Amino acid sequence: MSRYKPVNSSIKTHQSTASLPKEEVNVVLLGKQSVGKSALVVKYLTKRFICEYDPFLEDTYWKPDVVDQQEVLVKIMDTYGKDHKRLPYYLKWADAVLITYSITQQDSFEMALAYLDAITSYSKSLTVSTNELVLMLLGNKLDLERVRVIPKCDGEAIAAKYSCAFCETTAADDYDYVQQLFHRTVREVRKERERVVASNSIDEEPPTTIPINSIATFPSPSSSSSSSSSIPFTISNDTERSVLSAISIPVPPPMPTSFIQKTTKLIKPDSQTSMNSLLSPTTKAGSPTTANTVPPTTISNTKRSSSKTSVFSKIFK
Ligand SMILES: Nc1nc2c(ncn2[C@@H]2O[C@H](COP(=O)(O)OP(=O)(O)OP(=O)(O)O)[C@@H](O)[C@H]2O)c(=O)[nH]1
Repeated sequence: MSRYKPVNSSIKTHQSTASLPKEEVNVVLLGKQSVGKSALVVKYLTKRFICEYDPFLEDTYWKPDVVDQQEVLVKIMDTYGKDHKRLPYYLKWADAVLITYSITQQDSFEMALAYLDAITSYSKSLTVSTNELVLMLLGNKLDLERVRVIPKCDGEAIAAKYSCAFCETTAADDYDYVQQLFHRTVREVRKERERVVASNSIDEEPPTTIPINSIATFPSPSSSSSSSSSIPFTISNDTERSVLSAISIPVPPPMPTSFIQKTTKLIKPDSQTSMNSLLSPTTKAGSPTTANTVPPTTISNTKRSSSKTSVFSKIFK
């Protein structure tokens, strides 16, 4: 039985849907068990810190918010730390993925690296267009600085290596830190959407006659680094494509009507690939501030067009 529940099934606001903001941002939290994914979500939704959650709960919540004077409906999928099989589904649904670890737990950091590797490999394997993802590496439990085992610079270095955003925060302290986290996420998604719109408008321009001797210039895709890591399940570039092409994406559960718009951006059936073999359950992968170490980068999961392809290949070459 699917543990997916439609949005607003758990924590509801008392607004009619008619009054909800039109702009929607879908955020998924991934990470090892007990890193505080649910605590962060509940803090954002209720401003409260709760010590006990059902660890087997996966649910999606929504909260109308205002970011930079603009209304937005933030939908958050709180995942269950052990269910790696659903990763492709999460990636399809999400506008932003917060890969969470605890600054006090080495293996949670390793798991975060595993997720980064897996998402990178997954993105490389796709060949048709889908949504763009904003990726953020997120170190939680910053209030436990005294027992920190993952230095902040390690998180920053990994984020730089994967060209994703980085942030440290805590669910156990001031609400502002968690609010800043989600607001920043919304901003990054907006930036990415603007970039995609700008890029699409270039792609869709009808051919024009270029006067002789004129020079046409086009924006070049931003460059970015990529990486491999020492995560056990990482597969080499040589074997990657053959492995990925041999496996298929599990069919996701039916989506609620509100996701229909989103699904139009999803992967087409011919791009079937699975993360199952990449994220095996046996794979193992620490002053409250948010820290931007590198400009947040998005992942183009697939090739929407030739220009997208080049951006994509620069991110995940
Ligand atoms: N000190 C401290 N404890 C936290 C923080 N965030 C979560 N916790 C605690 O860590 C434990 C696990 O938190 P959860 O939110 O259930 O972790 P999770 O990542 O959702 O775990 P799964 O649902 O099993 O994947 C709980 O006891 C929380 O109270 C934090 O920022 N600081």
